[in-house]
Amino acid sequence: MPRQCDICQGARAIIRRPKTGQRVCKECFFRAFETEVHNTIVDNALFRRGDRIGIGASGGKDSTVLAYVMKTLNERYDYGLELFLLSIDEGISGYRDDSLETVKRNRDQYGLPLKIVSYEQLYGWSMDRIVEAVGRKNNCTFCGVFRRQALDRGALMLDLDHIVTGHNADDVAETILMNILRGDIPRLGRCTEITTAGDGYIGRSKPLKYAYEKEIVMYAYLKRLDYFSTECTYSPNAYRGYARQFIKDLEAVRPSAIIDIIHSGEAMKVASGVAMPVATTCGRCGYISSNAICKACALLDGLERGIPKLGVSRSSRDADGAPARAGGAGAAVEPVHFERLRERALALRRQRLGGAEPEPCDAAGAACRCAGTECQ
Ligand SMILES: Nc1ncnc2c1ncn2[C@@H]1O[C@H](COP(=O)(O)OP(=O)(O)OP(=O)(O)O)[C@@H](O)[C@H]1O
Repeated sequence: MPRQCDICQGARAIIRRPKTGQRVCKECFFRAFETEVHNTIVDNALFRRGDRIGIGASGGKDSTVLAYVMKTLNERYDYGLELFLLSIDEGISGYRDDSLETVKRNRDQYGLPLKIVSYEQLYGWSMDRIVEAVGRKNNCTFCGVFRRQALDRGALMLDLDHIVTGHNADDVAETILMNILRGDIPRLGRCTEITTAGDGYIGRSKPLKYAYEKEIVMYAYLKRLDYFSTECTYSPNAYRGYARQFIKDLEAVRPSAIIDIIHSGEAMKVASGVAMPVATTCGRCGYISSNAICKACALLDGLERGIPKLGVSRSSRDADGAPARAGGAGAAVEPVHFERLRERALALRRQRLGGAEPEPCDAAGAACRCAGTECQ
């Protein structure tokens, strides 16, 4: 006899939820999944009415589901948000060009404005050319560093208040494990946060932080969402691959392992006395950095001097061990005036405080939670 849905007790259960083990019908699954994301948003006060929110849209399952659910919840609960799709074109032919076509279709399907910003336009280098120069081994370092900054630059162009990304529970659990395995305490402290000030001054959050990847795939499939499912042509990130497989193996024996790792990560406190990076401003492009020169400029410096490994191994020093020069050769990145973002963040905080000056924040550097508006 067909089993009834554990939630509504009426319709036939068609799936077993990977996260809870409940057997549910399609409609109850949709509602439960969406309500959990809504609760994450509300419990963590991720947005304010009137905020302009950029959805980091890669065309993959996570960001497609995020865009769809954000639009659905914004309408259902009247959040009053202005939503935008923000895509970074890394310049990976046969991969990103195809996934961007998916994002363009999502733009039309969901009726959301789309902004595409390319590495070529921002840095003068596409990933295809970077891979020609550096080979396949370290290319993910370039891509990750450039993307983080590119999202902030896109946010500046769209005058956004906040960026959301499709990082899911599996991604967060993986990152916690990787930071433990690497002994990277500052990152371990930050990676469990649902909202960070980003590497620039714009807030970033992960509304799908507690959503299991398997459920995201189920949701996308059952809703027949249009998404792109090919792996990046250049993705040999072996270390993350091992962590991912380990999490999948754990999940197979104990489905709650993913959420348990996240809760453990959230409960850990960085001991006082651990040296944390102190935020300053890149002497070349103005981006927030913990060195005299930000990682993106250091990587570009290496690329343009024909010694790409330079930027990978040392963020602010050149081959002789001397600091990279702020106005150095081939400074292709234009100053981006990130102070505009900082001023905007400060104005928003003043507005929230009814015009009062914000109190100084005593958690400078990586632990800063005020977007650099109080601690600098
Ligand atoms: N090229 C891009 N443009 C805009 N946002 C991006 C881009 N690449 C990644 N992101 C954002 O970062 C999140 C995590 O990216 P990651 O590369 O880990 O992809 P993923 O886990 O496969 O996610 P997705 O399924 O959305 O591609 C994405 O969900 C998306 O919000």
